[in-house]
Amino acid sequence: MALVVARLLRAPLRVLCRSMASEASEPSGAPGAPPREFQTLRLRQEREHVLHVELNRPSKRNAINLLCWRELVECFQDISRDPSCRAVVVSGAGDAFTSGIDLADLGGLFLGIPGEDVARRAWNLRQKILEFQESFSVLEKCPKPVIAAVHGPCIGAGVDLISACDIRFCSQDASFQVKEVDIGLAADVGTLQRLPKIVGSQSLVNELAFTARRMLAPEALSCGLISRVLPDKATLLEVALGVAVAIAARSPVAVQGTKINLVYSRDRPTPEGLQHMATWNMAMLQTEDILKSVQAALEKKGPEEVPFAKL
Ligand SMILES: CCC/C=C/C=C/C(=O)SCCNC(=O)CCNC(=O)[C@H](O)C(C)(C)COP(=O)(O)OP(=O)(O)OC[C@H]1O[C@@H](n2cnc3c(N)ncnc32)[C@H](O)[C@@H]1OP(=O)(O)O
Repeated sequence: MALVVARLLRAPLRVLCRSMASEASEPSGAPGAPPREFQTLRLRQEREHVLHVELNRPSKRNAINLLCWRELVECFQDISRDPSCRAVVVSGAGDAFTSGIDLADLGGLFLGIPGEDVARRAWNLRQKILEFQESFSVLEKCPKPVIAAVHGPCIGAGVDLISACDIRFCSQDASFQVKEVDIGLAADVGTLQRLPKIVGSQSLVNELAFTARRMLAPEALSCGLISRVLPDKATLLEVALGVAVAIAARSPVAVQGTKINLVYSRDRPTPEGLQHMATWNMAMLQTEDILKSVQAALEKKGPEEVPFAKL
């Protein structure tokens, strides 16, 4: 069988070998190249093709202030467009992942809405809420897989944020709180929409959202919010970056197509997802990444030995 595949692939592979040789010498997101700077986020390229985005207001337990809501959008739009980035880890600086929305901003948020009358103020407030939603939806829209590495408290908007990530790991000391009811709000930036699909128990989601009960790491693991619990923050980041490296080593056409279709199919009936998949792959199955990957497999090489072109 291997011989047949090898024969079938021989002709295009000759062409491929030439293009692989030329790509191998291309510059590729070298570790150490300075990523863009933000005030509330710290970006580091700690591994090849992997960006580490750190919520960076440790003295305020990484409370998400107005600037941070905006910077998250800019940051992940940049990442979506950056062909040298193939996977992202999101974590929090200091003692907490995040304490949620910056409470100091709350008053201004809802009181200062312009408009001549209630309808116009409501209209403008709706626009604002949509903008807040985008700060986390942008992580889901980003075709590069995003891994949340949660340590310490992850409160309110923090749960909205991690619900929009593709993979969630935490350390033993992590806790999770859908805290919005405690400040008089129905959570409106993604938790109520995404968490039930992640956790699978509507009863548990309802309980957490109605009571703001603090859920600890073991329960978060057992209910499926988290897929791995690590002993401490250092190990958590090491493991999260390791998984990001494993993702980044694989064909970006395959990985990003997988994310886009997983997200698409999650919210739609299976036949619709399958239609989308067929339309997607009628172009993407023509990628040279398949030939490169098959050749590597036949040569018993891992994907990390294949120089995939940037995407
Ligand atoms: C349309 C938008 C919709 C979005 C809605 C989102 C809603 C939410 O996010 S609801 C959740 C709101 N967050 C909270 O209620 C958490 C409040 N904070 C805490 O419970 C504790 O601070 C925490 C358990 C996170 C950490 O406790 P610790 O003892 O370690 O630290 P503290 O001494 O309490 O805090 C240190 C300094 O950080 C400031 N701070 C903490 N959280 C916030 C916050 N969310 N917003 C603003 N500032 C925060 C705290 O005031 C301290 O500051 P300072 O006194 O200047 O040292």
